[in-house]
Amino acid sequence: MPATTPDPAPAARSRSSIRSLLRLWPYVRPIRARLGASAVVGVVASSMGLLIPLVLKWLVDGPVTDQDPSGVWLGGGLVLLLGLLEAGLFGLRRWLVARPLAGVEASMRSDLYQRLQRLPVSFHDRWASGQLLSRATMDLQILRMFLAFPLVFLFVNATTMLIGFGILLAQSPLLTLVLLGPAVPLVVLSMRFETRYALAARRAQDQAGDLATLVEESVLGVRIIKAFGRHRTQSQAFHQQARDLRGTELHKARLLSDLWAIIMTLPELAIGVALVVGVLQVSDGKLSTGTLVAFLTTALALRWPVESIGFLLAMSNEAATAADRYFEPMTMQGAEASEAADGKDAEDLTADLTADPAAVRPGGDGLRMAGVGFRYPDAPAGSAPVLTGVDLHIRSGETMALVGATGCGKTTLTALVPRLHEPTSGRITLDGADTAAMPVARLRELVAVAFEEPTLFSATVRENVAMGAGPSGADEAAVLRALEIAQCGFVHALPQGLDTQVGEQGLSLSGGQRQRLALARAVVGRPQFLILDDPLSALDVHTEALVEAALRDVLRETTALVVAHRPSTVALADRVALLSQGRVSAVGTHQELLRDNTEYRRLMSGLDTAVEPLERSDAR
Ligand SMILES: Nc1ncnc2c1ncn2[C@@H]1O[C@H](COP(=O)(O)OP(=O)(O)OP(=O)(O)O)[C@@H](O)[C@H]1O
Repeated sequence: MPATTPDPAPAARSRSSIRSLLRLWPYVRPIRARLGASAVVGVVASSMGLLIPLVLKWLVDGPVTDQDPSGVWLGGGLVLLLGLLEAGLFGLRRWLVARPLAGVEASMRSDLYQRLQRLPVSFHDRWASGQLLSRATMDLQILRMFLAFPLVFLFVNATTMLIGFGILLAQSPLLTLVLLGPAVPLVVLSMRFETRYALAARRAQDQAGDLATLVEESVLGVRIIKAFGRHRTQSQAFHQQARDLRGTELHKARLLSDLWAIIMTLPELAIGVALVVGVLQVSDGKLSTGTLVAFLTTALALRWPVESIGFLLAMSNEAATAADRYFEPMTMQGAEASEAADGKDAEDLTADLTADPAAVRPGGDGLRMAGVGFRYPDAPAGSAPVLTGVDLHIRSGETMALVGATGCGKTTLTALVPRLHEPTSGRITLDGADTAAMPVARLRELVAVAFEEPTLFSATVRENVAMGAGPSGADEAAVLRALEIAQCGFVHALPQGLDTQVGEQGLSLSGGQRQRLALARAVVGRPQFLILDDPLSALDVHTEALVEAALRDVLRETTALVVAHRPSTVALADRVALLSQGRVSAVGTHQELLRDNTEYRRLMSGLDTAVEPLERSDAR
């Protein structure tokens, strides 16, 4: 299970909000015309609102003072028309951006999904799945909201304020100065708020990701939790994390409410002072009543653009954090991203096959490892590498069993062949072609894998098995043959046979049944190279013997590396390699090693007696 949350602090502080948001440009570019149009429409709409005070001024100083009813009706009609225009234009603005923004969100989500598929296993080992889930859902929603509102409204409101203050200045420079009084403290305050809110926003989004991970683990591991009576501890952990998140959200709310209170109070005070000064000026005859009415109505109309700055800044900050979080997995640098860099879509495969200079030569050299070393990127500093200089040659068509003490690196070694992990040193070649030089899609077509812990997807039995045949797919005959080899006769008795849904959302299968389906998936494409990581561990003796008998035919056609824990699996192999202290310490037939190698003899006898009784448990 993926474990850790990446440390947010460096990313949060190393980038300004604007720089973070500018990273969205490639996605915004295609809809820039629409966004621009919506901003222009927004400015026109809010300008309509600013025209209303001017009509009021004309109304008060003209028809009202002159007691002209038709003029009053005309003025009222004009105000109504301007109001309707303003509302209609704001509606048009929404319409202009709603669909394109949904498209931006969809394409960002799709890019993230593609990226996650291509990032190597070492990345997924280190990243908690809830963190990735929250980036693909919550963060993308925040970004869409930002593009829909703050991005446009920061511009619209700033422009409205400029126009509005221009109008105010034209009415009365003195009163405008009074109104502008709080501007400087407001700007200073907003800047301080930005820094503190950015940190809180990042913390909240990371905590939400951790919470998602905990919920996911609790759901997936519900059996273990129940079996060990851990529900109380688990729910305590949940409540603790939920409390932390709540605390951070409250902290955010407090920051926002402080800012909001000041943003609301200072302009209100300024308007109050302007009112007093204005009334004094009117009584002195220095200002007309209509001008004062217009001034105050314009100032009130500008309240919303000014007040909204608080939450628009808050939303922009959250969006900057969401952008950082989104681009973290998207721009992973270094070895971690190597698979993504040379990985190709399944659709590109045909092109790869013809273009690839390192194509495998049939009847060639088999699988060769030379000086292969590997160290997990997250291994503790100073610890020994898992593998150091593995030399192994599996001849073409040969089956090699890989045996070694538990934790010696067998699974790790098998994962290097399809490049689920990249070797840190040495070379692996398939029929003479270096796997490091091969496009990943090509490599994965040549090499099929079945792991000890079989994963089935929420799909039908047929789809789960056919998945192993790569992009070319598998016909019905191939699927049936694979099911037969893996002794999956039980699928025909399922409610809808091969069309029965299995996996997380489907019918529950026993461990042994799932393992056999995973084996069928590995052999369905008749791969040139087959990697089996203890694929029969969950089978009962009888079924294991049947699978082995059928598997022998498959193994004759392919070059195979089979991780084996017990003699019955070793018996499938032509030769056995013993992995010990990070390297292959002996290679030979089962008999030869039994005779000549003490460690092998000990392993085989130990496993035979200690492990076998536990493993004979095909549940259903
Ligand atoms: N993602 C990882 N990050 C760091 N270390 C790891 C990781 N996965 C495995 N290891 C370590 O690498 C070593 C080899 O593990 P590996 O699973 O390859 O052993 P194994 O021989 O297959 O064991 P077993 O026979 O029990 O299946 C172990 O010490 C393990 O703790």
